[in-house]
Amino acid sequence: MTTPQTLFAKLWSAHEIMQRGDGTSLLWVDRHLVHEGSHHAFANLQSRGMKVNAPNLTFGVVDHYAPTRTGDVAPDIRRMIDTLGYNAKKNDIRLFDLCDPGQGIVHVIGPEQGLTLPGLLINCGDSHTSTHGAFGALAFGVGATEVAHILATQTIWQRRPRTMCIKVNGTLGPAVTAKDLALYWIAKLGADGARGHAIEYAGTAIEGLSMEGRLTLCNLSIEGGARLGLIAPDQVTFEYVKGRNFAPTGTDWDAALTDWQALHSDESAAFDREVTIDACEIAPTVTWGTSPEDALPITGHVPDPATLFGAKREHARLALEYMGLDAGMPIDTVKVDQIFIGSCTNGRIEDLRLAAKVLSGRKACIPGLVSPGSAAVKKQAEAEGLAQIFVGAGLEWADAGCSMCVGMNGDLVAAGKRCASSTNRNFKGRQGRGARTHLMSPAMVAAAAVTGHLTDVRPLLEGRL
Ligand SMILES: CC(C)[C@H](C(=O)O)[C@@H](O)C(=O)O
Ligand code: SF4
Repeated sequence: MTTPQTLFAKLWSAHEIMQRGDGTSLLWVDRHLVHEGSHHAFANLQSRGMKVNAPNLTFGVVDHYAPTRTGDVAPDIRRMIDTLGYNAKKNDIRLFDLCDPGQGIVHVIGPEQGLTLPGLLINCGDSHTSTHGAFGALAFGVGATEVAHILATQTIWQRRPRTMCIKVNGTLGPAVTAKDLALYWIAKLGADGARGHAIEYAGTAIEGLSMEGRLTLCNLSIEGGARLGLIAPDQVTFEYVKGRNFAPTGTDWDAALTDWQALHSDESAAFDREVTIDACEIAPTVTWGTSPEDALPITGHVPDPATLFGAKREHARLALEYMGLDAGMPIDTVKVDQIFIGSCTNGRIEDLRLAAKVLSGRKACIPGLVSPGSAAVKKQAEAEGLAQIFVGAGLEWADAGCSMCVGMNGDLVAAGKRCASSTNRNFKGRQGRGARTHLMSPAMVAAAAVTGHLTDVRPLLEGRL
């Protein structure tokens, strides 16, 4: 009898070309996604007189520096965009440029275009590449040197991560989303709680998630220290993929489907670690500090550093100082200056639908920016009347890109200002020097927009779900 295998093990061995004595393996890369940050790698290649090895498996997209509100950007930002254009052209790479209807954040357009498929190994020089694991793909971020290696060889050397299963039983409560689930487990296990592991998410609560929710969850895997996140593909996955631009068709589709149906962990396959969570324990969650692990239910209180020990105490003290919060205050009394809805974490159509449900017929009492994750999401949101709801509420409706998630395009939060944000990182200065970020679901961001402070969205959504 063969040993039961995890999904991760199946994907790893399907891509392993050889092993080196030091425990690393050479893996075949099925899709290489590149954004503006790839310029060092292209320069490296050019200095060696090399060209991209597999241009048909390499896809470029303008996202981090994409102008999302002004129509144009400063010359140094423009140069980053133009450099990617130059490198893509020179190497015959398909580029989703600013004016392309397929443009958007790399982790939003991969799935949207059908470039992200079950069973593939997907790399990008970006930590949130874990997002694509939602399809049962082996997807992980790589550094600049590795980007150059992949461009040159279409392969990558990797140390095999350990495996971990996060099993989520039950069902999430009303207005409790994949974002809340992710912040919940990261708060529970810590920002390095899954370090060195490949996580597989399983259980009824995961099966109940839409593709959008699964993408949000896998996106945040990295914030819990994991190398990657994975969800076994199922009917929800297959239905999402079918008919997408780059998805297989005809008999190729039938063959792919047969392969994909085998992509799950065998019953009784052993993981190095297993964690079980009960979905009904999870409330809408927000962060109070400067790490995604600094998260608590909206009904909770900001921790008092005096009740913590060692490094945790010092971290909390500094975080509260930076965030301008008092120990012990109820988190829902924290006043917010502005909001941001968007990013590869929560900039998809379903995210916008939920935020619009909260905002419909209401006004935002603070300013805010809504940036759809892709041009296609933008178009769809406008067709569905969601954009009109955002604008009607007094928010700014922007173009697609990373935007205020990281502010590389100039969309920044001013020093000392507090932003309720649907993004994935609340590090010091993440949205701008001195800016204060609170992470939460898009529904919770919308609730903060309506009241001007961190707010439990559940009463606002009553009768609207
Ligand atoms: C700029 C980029 C390389 C970076 C990443 O690796 O994730 C960014 O996308 C982020 O979210 O911080
Ligand atoms: S949206 Fe934010 S987290 Fe996602 S790739 Fe862009 S900068 Fe990184």
